Amino acid sequence: MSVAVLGAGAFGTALAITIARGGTPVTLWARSATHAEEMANTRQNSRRLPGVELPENVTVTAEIGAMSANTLLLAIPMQQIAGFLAKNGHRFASGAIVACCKGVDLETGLGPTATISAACPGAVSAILTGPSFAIDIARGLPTALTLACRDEAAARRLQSTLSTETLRLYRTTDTTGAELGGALKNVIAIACGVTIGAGLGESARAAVMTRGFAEMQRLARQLGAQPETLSGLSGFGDLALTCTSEKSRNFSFGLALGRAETFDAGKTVEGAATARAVARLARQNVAEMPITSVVASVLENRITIREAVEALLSRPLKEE
Ligand SMILES: NC(=O)c1ccc[n+]([C@@H]2O[C@H](COP(=O)([O-])OP(=O)(O)OC[C@H]3O[C@@H](n4cnc5c(N)ncnc54)[C@H](O)[C@@H]3O)[C@@H](O)[C@H]2O)c1
Ligand SMILES: O=P(O)(O)OC[C@H](O)CO
Repeated sequence: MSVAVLGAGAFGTALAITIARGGTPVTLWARSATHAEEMANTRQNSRRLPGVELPENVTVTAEIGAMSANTLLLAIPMQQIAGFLAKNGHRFASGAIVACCKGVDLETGLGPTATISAACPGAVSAILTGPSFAIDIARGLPTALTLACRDEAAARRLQSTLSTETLRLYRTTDTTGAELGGALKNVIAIACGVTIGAGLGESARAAVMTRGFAEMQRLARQLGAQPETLSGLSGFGDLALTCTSEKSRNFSFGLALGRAETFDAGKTVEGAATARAVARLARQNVAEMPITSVVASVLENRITIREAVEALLSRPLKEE
């Protein structure tokens, strides 16, 4: 079994480290030759995971042509996947490609596995998602994630290849549910960050999380997901983690927005593009998504945070 990770950001590096610690050799690809050389020399990714050593059986490269493995983990941000695969997808025509990202493509409205399948129709596409901070995985702290793949046999194989002593994978064939849970929770986490940042209180945050979960389930059901997937690690589990921790970039981004502070534009905040992609679906009457819609409107500077709160509080009273 060979594993390769495309993308030497925080998550890709953490996955490479934990899988390699389990004894499987891993090739880790970085798009920058300087970054790859730096990691190979210092045996750590000081840009994203400082202080965590790369095991000996992790080989770092910037040569995309050197990336051949029967299991490829694609750990680059959602909005970059279609472009990356349009350029490089021909190299990965067969085998399994596991998306390690969370979001909805702003241009196509597709999720990670459909984006992979569109570019690499001969490959098996899967997604690895759920509650985990890269640093926790890299430190070997216990973590549980969802591995979703429509092909049951491939799901079992990937589950066993990618599970480690500290990273426990649960499998499902419901890719729609798994990827919608991961994508939508980021938007709700931004809303929760705004809530705390703007001083609206922890009770309000609990309301946003709960009603946010209701709209996540509503859209997922409408798009054919299984309800139990949304209640699992990739949905409720990741929502709970991301909405309550300042280690989350989506939550911290919302926090900064609520406090009218600036936020480091170099950080990956998947929920910002996802909010806009999903708000479009909501406008097409796919499902009622009030929190996601106001997050998108705030991010597009169409309404203020005060107006967003007023819009949510003035909605007609209804049954829970
Ligand atoms: N960091 C975490 O704790 C964590 C946990 C679970 C899931 N994720 C998910 O993993 C995905 C990646 O996040 P991350 O934390 O690793 O982000 P990151 O910002 O740390 O790394 C992103 C990596 O992608 C590379 N990249 C960006 N654009 C690229 C392109 N066009 N072509 C090739 N490479 C490109 C960057 O060079 C960088 O190495 C996100 O979807 C995120 O939601 C992250
Ligand atoms: O830092 P965030 O907000 O991208 O969250 C990281 C993971 O998605 C949490 O599961």
